[in-house]
Amino acid sequence: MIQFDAVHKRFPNGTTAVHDLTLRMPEGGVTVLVGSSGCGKTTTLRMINRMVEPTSGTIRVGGKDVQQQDAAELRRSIGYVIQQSGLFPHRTVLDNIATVPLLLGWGRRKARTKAAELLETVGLPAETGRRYPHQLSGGQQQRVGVARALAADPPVLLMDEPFGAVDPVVRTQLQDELLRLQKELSKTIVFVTHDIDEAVRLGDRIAVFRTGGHLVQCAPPDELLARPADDFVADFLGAERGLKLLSLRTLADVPQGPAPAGGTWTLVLDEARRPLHWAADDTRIPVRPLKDTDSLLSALNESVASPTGLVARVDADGVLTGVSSRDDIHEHAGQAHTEARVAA
Ligand SMILES: Nc1ncnc2c1ncn2[C@@H]1O[C@H](COP(=O)(O)OP(=O)(O)OP(=O)(O)O)[C@@H](O)[C@H]1O
Repeated sequence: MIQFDAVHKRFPNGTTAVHDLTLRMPEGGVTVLVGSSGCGKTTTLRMINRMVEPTSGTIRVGGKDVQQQDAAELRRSIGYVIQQSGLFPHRTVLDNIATVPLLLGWGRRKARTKAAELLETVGLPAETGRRYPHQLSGGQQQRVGVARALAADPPVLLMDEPFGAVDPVVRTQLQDELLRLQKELSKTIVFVTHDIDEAVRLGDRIAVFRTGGHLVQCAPPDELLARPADDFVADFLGAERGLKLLSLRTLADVPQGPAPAGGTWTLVLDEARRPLHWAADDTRIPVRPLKDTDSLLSALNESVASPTGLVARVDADGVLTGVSSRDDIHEHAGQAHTEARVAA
């Protein structure tokens, strides 16, 4: 666990970047710090590994006061990923990843073996290890940045807008990768972002800051979306707050029935009973079948785009299991909000 107690940071020029921050970041979970530009997210993050020193207050990592530890040693025991990957341009990818293990005295061979393993872990082909950072795409560089941060297997990972500079498609892929990795590794992650959708997707807890370094609310995404503490948080979450909560719920519990027969529209299947499209006379409308693990938001989206209001449901092999109605999906969407409000 990372624990901030009454932490204050005032820079020599008089700017208060963090104001009286008391916050718990649970072990093995992802805590996302969000808020508009200049609200103190990066300063908060950098106080954890002592790249910035607090003016007052205490920060403990795993129960130990960071001020009582050697700063360089502390930094080597905490993974750190930044937006522009921060890779050394004149070192190969493999040597970049091996940086901290080498500093820790692992020896070249062991450090490089670990680096090669990590390349695979972050989804990069082995040959990229011999390249230099400028020979990789932005998304690949970020993957290397994550591999480098993981190299010494630190229990804590600090990530400062790590996916901020890549396009939306690559960004989603990197988020998926991080979620996959986190399932295996259960690191204590502190993740800074401007993007509330990224926060909702990745965070076990989301801490919302406002200018002046004030923490306004820290809660699991469900609770934040269902019960924002005040208008500032509600505004920050945006007009689509209601829909965002649905992105956290799956379709699994929505009832399904048989596909309709004999109406204007027919759900056309292939020979393996996989849905192809809706058809009426000469018109064909694409169908995007959903699995139980897909979100209620995808279901709502599909149900309004479907000419029948019905959503085709499939199993893991893409074979039709039934259809769900727009009304049932809508009802579950409303229930999701009611439950989140009650649970909060
Ligand atoms: N070294 C410094 N000296 C003086 N002021 C600083 C310093 N570093 C940050 N600040 C100020 O402290 C405040 C918080 O900055 P910080 O970088 O923590 O914000 P942030 O929320 O991470 O912003 P962004 O999202 O734009 O990166 C800002 O007003 C910033 O200008």
